[in-house]
Amino acid sequence: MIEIRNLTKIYGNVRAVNDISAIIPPGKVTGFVGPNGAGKSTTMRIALGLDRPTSGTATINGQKFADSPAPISTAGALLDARGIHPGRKARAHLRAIADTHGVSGARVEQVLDIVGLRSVADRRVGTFSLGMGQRLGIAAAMLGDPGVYLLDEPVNGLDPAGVRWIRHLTRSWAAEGRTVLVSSHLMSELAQIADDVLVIGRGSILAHAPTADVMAGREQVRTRVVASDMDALLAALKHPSVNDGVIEGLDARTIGDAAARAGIALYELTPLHSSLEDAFFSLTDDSVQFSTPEVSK
Ligand SMILES: Nc1ncnc2c1ncn2[C@@H]1O[C@H](COP(=O)(O)OP(=O)(O)OP(=O)(O)O)[C@@H](O)[C@H]1O
Repeated sequence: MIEIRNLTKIYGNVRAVNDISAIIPPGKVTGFVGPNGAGKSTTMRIALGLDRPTSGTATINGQKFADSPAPISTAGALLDARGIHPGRKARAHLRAIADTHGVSGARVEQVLDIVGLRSVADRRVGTFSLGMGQRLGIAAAMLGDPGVYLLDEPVNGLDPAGVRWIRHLTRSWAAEGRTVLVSSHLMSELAQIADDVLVIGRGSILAHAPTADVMAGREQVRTRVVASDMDALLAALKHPSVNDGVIEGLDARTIGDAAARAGIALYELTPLHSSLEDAFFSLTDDSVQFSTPEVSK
C-alpha cells in the first residue's frame, strides 16, 4: 500500500504538489493521470525517497521508503528508462544492481526471461529501442520481487504490442495482491490498464475513483445534425448549445422526435461519442499548465 498524507512540494515559486492525500491499495492497478507538469513524477519521487516533501508524508507499506530495511524487495520503480549508461550491457546492468542488493544471479536471468530480453542481454543498452529500454527498466524494478510497483509513464513511446505487454504484466502483479501505481498523461492509455484512477491537475487531486466511474460521469452526449431548417429545429429544442452543426447535451432520439413533431426534415443525425481524452480534459480543463491553441479537428 502507498499512503500519501497532506503531501506538498514547493520548488521556488512552483507548488508542484499541493496538499494531496490518497491511499493506493494493494490488489489493484491504480492509474495516476494528469497533464504535463501536474505533479505525478514529483509525487512518485517523494514516495521513493528521491525528493524531500515540503510538508506531509508518503509511505510505502507503512514506512518511509528510505527507512525500509530491504528497499529492493519493498518497491520497484521505473522512473526514467533513459537513465542507464548506453555503454553498459543489459545483463551487466541488472547484475550490478543485483549484487549491490544481495539478489541472486538466477533472479537476473529470471527477470530477463519475464521481460523478453534474454536473447539481447549482452547487447549495449545504447543500441536498445525505447521499448527495449522500458523492458530493461521494468526488469530492474522486478529484481527484488517487490510488493509495490511505481511506474512513471511506462507506455510512453511503446508500440501496441508493448502496451499490451505492460497491461498484462501490471494486471498480473495486481492479481498477485501487489500495489501498482502507473502514471500517464494520457487517459486513454490508463483506461485500458487501471482499475482505479487518481487524477491530478496543477498539484491537486481532482478525482480518485474506479476508472469506469470517472469516465461515465464525464461522458458527453453530442449529436451531429443537418436539418432542413436548423433555426426552427433549435427553437423546437429550446436552443441547446450548438457548435459547427453538433448539438451538445441532447441525444439523437430527442432531436429526431422534436424534428418530427415540428415537421422538420433531417438529412443527418449522428450520435458522437466523446472520447476518453475528451472526458479527461473536461476534468482537467482548468488545470492544464501548458496549453496550446486548439487545432481544428
Ligand atoms: N527539480 C525541480 N525543480 C523545479 N521545478 C520542478 C522540479 N521538478 C518538477 N518541477 C516542477 O513541478 C511541477 C510538477 O512536475 P512533475 O514532473 O511532477 O509533473 P508531471 O505530472 O510528472 O509531468 P509530466 O507528465 O510532464 O512528467 C512542474 O511545474 C515542474 O516544472
